[in-house]
Amino acid sequence: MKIDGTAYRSIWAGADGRSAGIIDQTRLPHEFVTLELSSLDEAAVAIRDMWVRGAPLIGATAAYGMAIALREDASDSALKAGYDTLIATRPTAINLKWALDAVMARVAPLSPTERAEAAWHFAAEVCDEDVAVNHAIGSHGLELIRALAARKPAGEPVNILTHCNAGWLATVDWGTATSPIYQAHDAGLKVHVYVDETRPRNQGASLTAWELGRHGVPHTLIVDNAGGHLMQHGQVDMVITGTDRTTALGDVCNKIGTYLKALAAQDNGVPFYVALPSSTIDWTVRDGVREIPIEERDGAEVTWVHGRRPDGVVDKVLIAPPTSPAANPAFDVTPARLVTGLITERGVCSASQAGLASLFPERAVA
Ligand SMILES: CSC[C@@H](O)[C@@H](O)C(=O)COP(=O)(O)O
Repeated sequence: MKIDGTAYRSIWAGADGRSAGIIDQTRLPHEFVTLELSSLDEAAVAIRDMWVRGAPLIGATAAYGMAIALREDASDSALKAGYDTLIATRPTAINLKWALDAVMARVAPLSPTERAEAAWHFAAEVCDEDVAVNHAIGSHGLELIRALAARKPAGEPVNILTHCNAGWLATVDWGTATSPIYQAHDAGLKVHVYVDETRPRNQGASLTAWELGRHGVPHTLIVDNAGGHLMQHGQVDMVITGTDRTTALGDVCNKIGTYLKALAAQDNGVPFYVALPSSTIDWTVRDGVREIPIEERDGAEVTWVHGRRPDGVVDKVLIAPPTSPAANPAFDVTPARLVTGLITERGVCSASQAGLASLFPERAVA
């Protein structure tokens, strides 16, 4: 997507053929800073410390991390070490494992002299495919928005609520939840987005609001607790979120707080859609609540808040008694029964084993 007229992806190959460029997402929305990843350790830190984040982008960064590592050493032991280092960075988004397994499948059978070049090209393929897949998700989701727009009084926007950042910054481009929104906006449909701030790291406030604003999409930032109230008063026509891992039976794991939005949506008859590339489906998991590992992050993310002071300095402040402990589960699981539909690159299906099997018969579980 464009930033001040310049087209960007969230990750790109370095001109030297042995590094990758990223946007440091910890600095947004206050500063736009790009960084170069030129070692395995830098790629691992970028994922772990959330310079890059969002399930598809985590996968793409891991693919580049492997390619960068293999430029240094393409032996069997280096291949394993690269995999082990990157897989340990974040536990919940399955795209990380998906990308690492795909790199392994592509390069492990090759001789060490061929591996680095093959991994480099493969990382670029992963990125290009992500862009194409997200564009396809947007085309299918656009039709859902178009149908809602047809039922709105003339001149009124379709109001869409989203949680966290499943935007282009969370993928290589377009985003998952935002792709239908960008495509609807670009097609001239009136859309308006309610953006959950998404405590504790505020990905909605700092990333989603920023990227929607840069693209000119009308939006309003709300506190996480406002969604239910807005739904009760008919101010939300649909919810679209992303996901970090979707089970073979359609349970959806996403940023903490998504489950509460799904409950409120069901109570108010608001359609609740989840947009995802098929690389986010974990075909080995059936019961999301019991089986998906939920990342537990530092309590300091809850007790300290980052922001820009009136004097322009970006700073952090403590908002709780210094002695109060804080718990910080980063994701939750929305059971399939609360999900109206899954928007994938192959179309929209019900959040169920049968729904997923109808679109992905080659992967369907028995
Ligand atoms: C298209 S991204 C989908 C999810 O990865 C997104 O909604 C999300 O929860 C991101 O969490 P984060 O902790 O910022 O990596």
